[in-house]
Amino acid sequence: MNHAQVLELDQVGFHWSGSHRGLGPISASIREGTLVGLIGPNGAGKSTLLRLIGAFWTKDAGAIRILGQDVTALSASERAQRIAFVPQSLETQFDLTVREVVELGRLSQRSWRDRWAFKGGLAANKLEEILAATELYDLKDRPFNTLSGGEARRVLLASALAQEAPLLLLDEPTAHLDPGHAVKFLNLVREMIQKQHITVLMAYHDLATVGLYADVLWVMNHGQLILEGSPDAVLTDPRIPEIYDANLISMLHPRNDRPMLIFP
Ligand SMILES: Nc1ncnc2c1ncn2[C@@H]1O[C@H](COP(=O)(O)OP(=O)(O)OP(=O)(O)O)[C@@H](O)[C@H]1O
Repeated sequence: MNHAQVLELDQVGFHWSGSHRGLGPISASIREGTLVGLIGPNGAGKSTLLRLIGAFWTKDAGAIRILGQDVTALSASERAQRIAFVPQSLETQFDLTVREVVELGRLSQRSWRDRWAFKGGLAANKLEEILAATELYDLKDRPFNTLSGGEARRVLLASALAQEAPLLLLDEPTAHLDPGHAVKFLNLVREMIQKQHITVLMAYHDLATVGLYADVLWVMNHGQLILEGSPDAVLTDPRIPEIYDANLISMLHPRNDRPMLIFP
C-alpha cells in the first residue's frame, strides 16, 4: 500500500440496472495534496464517478480505495471522516439555519448519539473562520431554505470544508456562483491543499479556468477515463476539441502562463 496515494481506482466498473450503459473499467490514482480537475462533455460520467467514489452508489466491479481502505468496507461515519462531497445540487426540506448546515458537515463524522445531541461539532473559532472565508458570516442565522442559489451553494461548500476530510469531492462547485465568489472559493480550496494537505477531485466545466487551479486533469468521455495529465498537456491535446465537438482555442493566461481553452 502506498500512503501517498489518497485515492486509488482499480478497474472500477458500473452499470445502471436494466441498462447496458455504464462506466469503466477505470484505473487511476491521486496523490496527497493534488487538485485533479475532472472534465468531459455532458453525460460523460463525471458525476457518476464522484458518486461511486463517495460510495453513494455501489460499483459493480473493481476496487475504490481511500488511504488504502476499500470505501465499501467503511461505515458511514468512517467514510465521512475520509471523504467530503459537494453534489451538483441538494434540496433540503429541513428547517435549519446556515450555521447549522455548516456544523452538520462536521457532525457527519460523529456517532448518531452525538449527532442528535449536536455534540462534537466544530470548535467555535473554526466555524467562524469557515463562515468568514466563505463570506457567510452575515447569513449565519438565516434559514437555509431562504437563500439564493449561489448563497446555498456556498453553504454546502462551507459544510464540506467543515468536515475537514482528507479527500474533497466537488461536483461543479462554482456553478451558480458569481465570478468573484467563484475565484474566492477556488483560492480557498488551494489554500486548504497547501495548509491541510487535503486532496481534491473536482468535476468542472469551465475550460478557461480549470487549468489555472488544477495540478492534473482527468478527461472522461462515454463513461471512460480517456486522458490524464498536466493541464498543459491535456488542454493542448487534439482530442479535446473533438470530444467537445467545439472549435476551442488553446492559449496561456497573460499573467501566469497557465493553460486555458477558450471559445472562438
Ligand atoms: N439511472 C440511470 N439510468 C441510465 N442512465 C443514466 C442514469 N443516470 C444517469 N444516466 C446517464 O449516465 C450518463 C452519465 O451521467 P453523469 O451525470 O455521470 O454525467 P456528467 O459527466 O456528470 O454530465 P454533466 O456534465 O451533464 O453533469 C448520462 O448519459 C446520463 O444520462
